[in-house]
Amino acid sequence: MPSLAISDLKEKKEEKMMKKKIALETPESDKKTKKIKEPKVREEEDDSAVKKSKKKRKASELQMEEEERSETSSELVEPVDPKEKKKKKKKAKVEEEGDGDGDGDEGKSEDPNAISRFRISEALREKLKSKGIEALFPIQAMTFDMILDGTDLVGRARTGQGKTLAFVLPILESLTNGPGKSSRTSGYGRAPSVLVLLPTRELAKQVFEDFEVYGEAVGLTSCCLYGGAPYHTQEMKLKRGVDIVVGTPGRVKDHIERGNIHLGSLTFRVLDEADEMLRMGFVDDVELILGKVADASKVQTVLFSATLPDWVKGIASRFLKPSKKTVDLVGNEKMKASTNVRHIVLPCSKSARSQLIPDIIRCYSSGGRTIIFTETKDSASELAGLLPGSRALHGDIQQAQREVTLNGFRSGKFMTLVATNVAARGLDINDVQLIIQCEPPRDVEAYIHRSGRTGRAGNTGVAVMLYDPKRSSVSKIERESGVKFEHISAPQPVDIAKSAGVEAAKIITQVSDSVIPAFKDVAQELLETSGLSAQDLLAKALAKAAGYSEIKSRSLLSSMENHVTLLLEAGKPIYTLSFVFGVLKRFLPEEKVQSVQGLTLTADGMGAVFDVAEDDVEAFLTGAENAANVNLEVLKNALPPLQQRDMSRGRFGGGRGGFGDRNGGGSRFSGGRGGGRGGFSDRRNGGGRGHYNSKRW
Ligand SMILES: Nc1ncnc2c1ncn2[C@@H]1O[C@H](COP(=O)(O)OP(=O)(O)OP(=O)(O)O)[C@@H](O)[C@H]1O
Repeated sequence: MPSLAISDLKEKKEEKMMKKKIALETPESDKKTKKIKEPKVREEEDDSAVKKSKKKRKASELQMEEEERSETSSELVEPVDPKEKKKKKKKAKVEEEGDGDGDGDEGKSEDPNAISRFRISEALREKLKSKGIEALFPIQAMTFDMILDGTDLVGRARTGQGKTLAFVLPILESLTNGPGKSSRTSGYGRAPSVLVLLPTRELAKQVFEDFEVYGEAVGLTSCCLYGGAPYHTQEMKLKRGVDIVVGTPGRVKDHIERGNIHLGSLTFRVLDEADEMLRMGFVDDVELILGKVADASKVQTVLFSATLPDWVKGIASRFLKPSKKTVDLVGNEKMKASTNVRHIVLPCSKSARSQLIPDIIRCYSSGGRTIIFTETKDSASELAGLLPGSRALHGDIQQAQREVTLNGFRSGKFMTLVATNVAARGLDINDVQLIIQCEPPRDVEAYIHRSGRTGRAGNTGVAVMLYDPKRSSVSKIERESGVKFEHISAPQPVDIAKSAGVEAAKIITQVSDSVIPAFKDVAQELLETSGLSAQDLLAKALAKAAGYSEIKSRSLLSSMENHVTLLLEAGKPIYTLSFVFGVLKRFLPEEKVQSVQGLTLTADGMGAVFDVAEDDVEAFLTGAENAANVNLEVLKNALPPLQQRDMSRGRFGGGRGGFGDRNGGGSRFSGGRGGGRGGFSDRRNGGGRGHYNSKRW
């Protein structure tokens, strides 16, 4: 039973291990530099040493790259006021002994990332503590001083590692106690000091809420500008004056053009999920907005994401200063996706999805929330219609409804959200235990972000990706994300029914004895007339209580109900699917051969698996008995390892003989979808990335 594999015990163990891991991800040397703030000039001088020691560190550790030293970078190094320097040293000493706030933690701040060790003001600390945050996560700890001290920065950490607070905290601190304070305007109608751009409305709202909560603690106001919501309220807020504007590029641009917002006194620009903004076709808007600052050299720009495709580096070099730094907690590490997530793949044909998904949820959601990702808006709506208790979220749904849906999901009114990529990025929803991807996404970034909606902030989660062995492949995603997928077969209805029976038994024992007199006579009559034993009768009653009237079998290969998976061996290596069809034709009529579904070769090249209708199994097995050198068997428990069709290479990964279709033709997939994917970088750099497709979101 798959659910056994994700027992509570394991989860707790993993959680503990993760906490350790997070602590370990901060290298000792960096922990020290975070504890006591070194004078800035020193920090600059030390960069070469940082570079040298970096080589020795594992790839997961800090990669701080001082990129292309230039005059601008040396200008950035502010002269250090000796008095300031003394104050800081003194402060660091006090902090080592305790934070001195009299709350009893003096001498106890052992965590090198404890918030007391950073230049975070009392009001913010209190707010963080009220949210249960006592220490910074590694990405926050590593970037805090850099951002606070005015450095342009590219930050990358895996999903759910706290990138939002990594920029929210130092920006708020800079504006209230740091270098940003002097240039901040105040009073009615003030122009914003901070502009944060994000790709989706939901994400903009979420980041805005963080700015609002923490900004309020230090007396800074924010507003959120996103499409689909009335202009008027947004205009009013802008008119009154705000310190921080968070928004999506389209709506921010509209406000600029309407003269509602002036970016002349901007101190900070933040591009969150920049690659997605550009992929969605916002490049012109983003450029126009970023170009509105009066003097780009006076604005600090930071860019954060869990994925930084090569071409984003081009964006960074255009919008960030040459002296920018990069903090990359993923770097060249093979594993790019969340390490807190169990990554599973499961073969399933499109038609079997709606039957299979409820069982996957039963087995893997641990009673928490589930997000299901589809490739298109239509399939999101369709699937949500088929799954009881679920709602759809995609770009065709009115903004007001999108908000109602997301709020309902967040508050637990319903536990399953069926979404397009509109929900793939950044969304931070409590207790999402399970992600189901209905098919492999087109690019690895989407896989990383979607699966990253679970396993956040040190928690664990499960990501199940369905794939149709005939149409899609998981090997490209596996190769590029560094994930080693766990291959499983569909949870078998009988296993699911067994666990449902245990639940039903518990419920029955809780039923009051007061019901017995009313039902006793009928029970007695049933026992006497049904011809079944008391145990069998009770089993049926339990089944009914658990919602079962019958249990259908399900194939291992495509997860289709009332289908069975067969394994065929021919006593010699099998190179092509057409060979298998040839063998089947030797002992079966044409229409039976044509009814075979999902034919796939085994990884060892010695067999082939396929699905047939339960009613046809007998005909197949009997036919095979009379055929020379053919062994045919029903697979009951698990699939053997299968050859993957590699989309990026346009043929089966096994690579011997390609994919001959059942009509004897050559590979109908050859050339596949592995070629260039037009999009932003096509236009810019001639590269090939996926471009925003209005049907898909
Ligand atoms: N220092 C911290 N201690 C405890 N929880 C934290 C800390 N920092 C952030 N969190 C929580 O961790 C969760 C994930 O944070 P966040 O959404 O910023 O992740 P992310 O790295 O931006 O993820 P993604 O790449 O998916 O956007 C949030 O619920 C946030 O409140």
